[in-house]
Amino acid sequence: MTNQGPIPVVVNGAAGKMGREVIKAVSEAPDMDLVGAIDTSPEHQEKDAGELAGLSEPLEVPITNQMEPMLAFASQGKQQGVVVDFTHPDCVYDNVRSAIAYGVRPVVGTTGLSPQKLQDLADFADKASTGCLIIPNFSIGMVLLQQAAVTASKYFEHVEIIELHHNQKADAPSGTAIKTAQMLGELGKTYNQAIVNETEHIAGARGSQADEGIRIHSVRLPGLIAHQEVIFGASGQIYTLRHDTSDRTCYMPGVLLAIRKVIQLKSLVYGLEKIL
Ligand SMILES: NC(=O)C1=CN([C@@H]2O[C@H](COP(=O)(O)OP(=O)(O)OC[C@H]3O[C@@H](n4cnc5c(N)ncnc54)[C@H](OP(=O)(O)O)[C@@H]3O)[C@@H](O)[C@H]2O)C=CC1
Ligand SMILES: O=C(O)C1=N[C@H](C(=O)O)C[C@H](O)C1
Repeated sequence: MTNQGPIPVVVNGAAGKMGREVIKAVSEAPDMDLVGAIDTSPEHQEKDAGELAGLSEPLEVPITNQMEPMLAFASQGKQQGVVVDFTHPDCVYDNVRSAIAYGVRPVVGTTGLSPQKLQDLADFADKASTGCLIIPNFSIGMVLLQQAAVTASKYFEHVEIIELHHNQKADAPSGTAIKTAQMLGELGKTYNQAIVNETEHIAGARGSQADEGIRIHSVRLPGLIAHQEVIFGASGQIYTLRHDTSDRTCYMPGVLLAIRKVIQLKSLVYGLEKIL
């Protein structure tokens, strides 16, 4: 590929917990240029994205709630523009549609897209021949946990997932837990065949049940960031896989990789493991 200069990057959800980390990471990447910072939060309008992210120098990129002009700007350079989305489950579908319509490549960390909406976006990206990455979890540790879980699923018939997050999280279960259950389901197995008639005396006590028969339990508490356990059980043994995040910087190598990869794609790809 010829060198067409730095990749123009717009961050949507720029004032949020993840958006601020992405601003820092992109501004330090030599092959990327932060060209826009979108956020609807009224108290942050016009603030400098760099200062908001805790950088010592301003980046001269003001926070704006005007998405369409930003997408138009990011689509005009010689190099393809990328928009990184860490916003909210309620707006992510429309955000991705708009980006693709402008020819700007979405890298999406926002969770909460239903399987139907994911499929719609895949069809839309296909028709436009536009790369789009939807990544429920950007940390390498989670990819390794999921791979270990898929290996274990060949040998175990019983498994449940516990995901634990900070209590500002809008969606449950987490996008990561849903993806993990889907990956375990790809062997075509039905897990957790009941051996007794169970009664829930308090609704939800046994968690939610994903299609694959896997129970997902969601914990929300201040003090947590993002954690997941996949617990396999068989006669006389328990096999537990656990991933803990202690800082949101753990997602940044994955985000930067996704920005570099998405401009080479012509369709939608779901999951970090597919681009490693
Ligand atoms: N894939 C991954 O690896 C990870 C994914 N996530 C996901 O990313 C998403 C964001 O997480 P997080 O940063 O913690 O959330 P935050 O609430 O901290 O940040 C979201 C930001 O987006 C803003 N926002 C809301 N709606 C819009 C909109 N329509 N357009 C532009 N900005 C908007 C919010 O403003 P306001 O506060 O005013 O609503 C807020 O500033 C969640 O879905 C979360 O699950 C999180 C971590 C890792
Ligand atoms: O909201 C979060 O914080 C996170 N959300 C993602 C999810 O729903 O899986 C990824 C990670 O767990 C952090």
